[in-house]
This record gives sequence, structure tokens and C-alpha cells, in this order.
Amino acid sequence: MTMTQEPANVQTTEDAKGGRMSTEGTRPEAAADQGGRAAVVPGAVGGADLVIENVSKRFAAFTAVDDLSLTIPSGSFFALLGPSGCGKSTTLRIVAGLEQPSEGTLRIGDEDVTDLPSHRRPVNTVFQSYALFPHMSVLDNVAFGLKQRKVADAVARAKEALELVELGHLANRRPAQLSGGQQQRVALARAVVNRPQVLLLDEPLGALDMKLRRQMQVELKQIQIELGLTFVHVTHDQEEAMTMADVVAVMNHGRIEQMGAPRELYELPKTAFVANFLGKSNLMHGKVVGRDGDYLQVEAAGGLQRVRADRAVAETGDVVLGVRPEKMRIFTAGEETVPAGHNRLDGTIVDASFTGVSTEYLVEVPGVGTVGTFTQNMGQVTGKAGEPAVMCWDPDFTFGLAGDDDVAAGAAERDA
Ligand SMILES: Nc1ncnc2c1ncn2[C@@H]1O[C@H](COP(=O)(O)OP(=O)(O)OP(=O)(O)O)[C@@H](O)[C@H]1O
Repeated sequence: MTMTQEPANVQTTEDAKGGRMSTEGTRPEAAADQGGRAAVVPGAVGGADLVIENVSKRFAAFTAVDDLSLTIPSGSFFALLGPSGCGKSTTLRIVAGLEQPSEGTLRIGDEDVTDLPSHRRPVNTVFQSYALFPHMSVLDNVAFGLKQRKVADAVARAKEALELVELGHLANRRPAQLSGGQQQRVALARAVVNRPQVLLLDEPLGALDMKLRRQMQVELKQIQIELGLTFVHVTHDQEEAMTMADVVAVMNHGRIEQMGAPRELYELPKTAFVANFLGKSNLMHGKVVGRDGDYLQVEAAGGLQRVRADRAVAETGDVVLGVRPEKMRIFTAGEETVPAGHNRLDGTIVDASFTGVSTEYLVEVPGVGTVGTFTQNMGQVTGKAGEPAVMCWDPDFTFGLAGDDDVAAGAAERDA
């Protein structure tokens, strides 16, 4: 592919009237360069709050983004996580200005950017496809946008950006002479060389193999911390979102199901979709039948289970109880030592898979279905398929969801 012009996502920092951006006042690192445009001093730390208010996007009768409101704080690493088709790329494209919202407004810092064309927004996007110019050196690729705008120290800034992604030594190569991971770093250097206030990343690591992907996740996070920029990262990879982001928003059908720090979302999901899509959960229907101090007593799986009231979305009536597989212990029936007050399930092992580090069990529990758990390999053998088993867990690990929630929601999407 030969590209003859700067990609549309490359930022300029002029506003629509041709003057400097009004956000300059909030960015001490901004300074005038040639041509009267705003420039950013290399090495300075930037970033701005991104505020999305009541944004919807309809394609004919189909609603891809449904009344989305959120604030992404300056300098944070934010992940939009969701299955294919949930509307995350459309959201990113709206922020980038590549798609116009049907309704709603967007602000970056103090600036309403809803009607600003893409190239006038203080954002840059890194896509899964690197879109590098094949006939140019790595350095020229990174310097291209700055040179187009006649920025005085374009080459020096491009070199600095290449150093940031640890590719300074390959500046004279052509993209075809780089690995996929290296090409993606060049794309990243090209995106950050202007120091945009918000960097958008649309599945940027999607084309890389798993090992490189994990390595790049760590590096991207380090670069974000170093730059202090607001990063908005779109991914369908749960582990990627949790590893990298300060805040994760789980999207489903154009809406945010839940938003929070990765640990908070994982430990206390508020919907079955989040419980199943972000890691695995064992979910079971139950009914609140009483209260014991801080705990709700719930009739479920043929016994009385407990959940802390402050970890349940409803305190009366039908509920769905959930627990993560790693929070449970499993015993061969008759050999169980279930601590007092712990929740308990009785069932029959249908599969025991030894994986080296652990043994993973699938246990059929009457009234619940298949429950998954595992034990770390400490040399013990707990049981095999066909044998009765007992599982238990500390009730403090239980979470309570709405009684009419679909216990299968999000599981198929997670495994897709
Ligand atoms: N230009 C368009 N015209 C019609 N429908 C569209 C258009 N762009 C996106 N859609 C639809 O909007 C929905 C959301 O698309 P979007 O690309 O935002 O999803 P996504 O969550 O990023 O998924 P993926 O991970 O597969 O890219 C999809 O059902 C998609 O088919």
C-alpha cells in the first residue's frame, strides 16, 4: 500500500478559526512554533479529561451506541472492553471525529469538540493495521506529520519518540524490515510524536502473537505512565484490559454494563454479563429467606448460602448468587472439612483435567448445573469423574445479582 498523504488521524492543533487551541492555556507545555500553530515541548507531560455526554449513534434503525455518558480522567489508562459488535469501535471513532454522533456531546479538557473535524481534534489513533508508509524510513514515517506542518525540530522530535518506543537504533530501516511488534511501535511513536491530549488505541495489539502481545501490553502501559497522556484502549481481550487499564468499562449492546478498576469489576460484578465476560463465574438462582447480621441468607442449590448484603444488588426476593472458581475448595465427598459458616455445594465430578499447575474440575450440582473450580497442584489427588464431591467457599467471596439476570449472559461472548 502506498499512501500519499498524512493519515486522517494525525493531529493538528489549530482550532476551526485557524488560531491556537483554547486548551493551550491549560497545557503549560504548549508553545508556538513556526506557522503560528501550537506545538508541544518534547518530553512534556500532557493529557486532558475526555467527557462523553449522552452520546448515541444510530445506523438506520440500529443503535450501535446507546446514550453513553462517561468521564475519562486526564492521564488515565482507560479500557473499553466488550464483545464484537458491542459498539466500542464506534465510540472510539466518535471520539476521533471519524463518526458523527446522532446525539450527545464530547469535550476534551474545556473544549467542546463535538463539531470539530477529525484533524482539528487533539487526539490521535493507533489502529491494529499500522498504516505505515512503506517507501519511507522509520524515522521519516514518524517525522512525516511534523514535517508536513513545517515544525522546526521535526526530526529531533521524531528521534525522541523512537527512543521512547526503544527503536532509535532502527530509525533508518523501512517498515518491511521490521517485525510486527516493531511496526506497531513505530505506529505508536508516530501517534505520540505530536503529544495529543488523548491517544485512542483500537485493538492495537490484535495482529501480534500472544507472547509479543503480552510484552507490548507492559510496554504500552509504561509509555502511558511516562507520557502522562490519557489513553483510551479498545479491546475484546479481558486479560489485556485488566493488565493495562486503571479503569475498565465493560460494554454490551451499546451501553456500559459496569465501570471501575479491574479488581473491583472482577471481585464484585454487578451483572451476569460482567461476571461471565470478565473471567469465569459460577452463578446460581436463589431466594433471600432471612438475614444474619451483615449477611443475607439465601436458599440456593438445595441449601442455605450466605452473601454479604453490601455485595448484593438486591436484599429481598429472587437473586442470583455468584462465586469465582478460584475462591472455592473441593473435597472428595466424605473427606470434606467445611469451615463453619462457609457456603457449600454437593455434586458429582463430571470432568477432572490435570494441567500441571492445577487440576480443573467440572462438577454437576443438582439445581445449579455445571460448576467449575480448580485446585493448585500441591501433590494431592482430590477426585475423578463420576465421584461425588463437596465444594465450599467463604461467603465473603459471594456476590449477589438481580434475580432475573440471565446466568448464561456473556459466557459465549467470552469464549468466542
Ligand atoms: N457504518 C455502519 N453502518 C451500519 N452498521 C454499523 C456501521 N458501523 C458499525 N455498525 C454496527 O454497529 C455495531 C457496533 O459496531 P462496532 O464496530 O462499534 O463494534 P465493536 O464492539 O468495535 O466490535 P468489533 O470488536 O467486532 O470491532 C455492529 O453491529 C456493527 O455492525
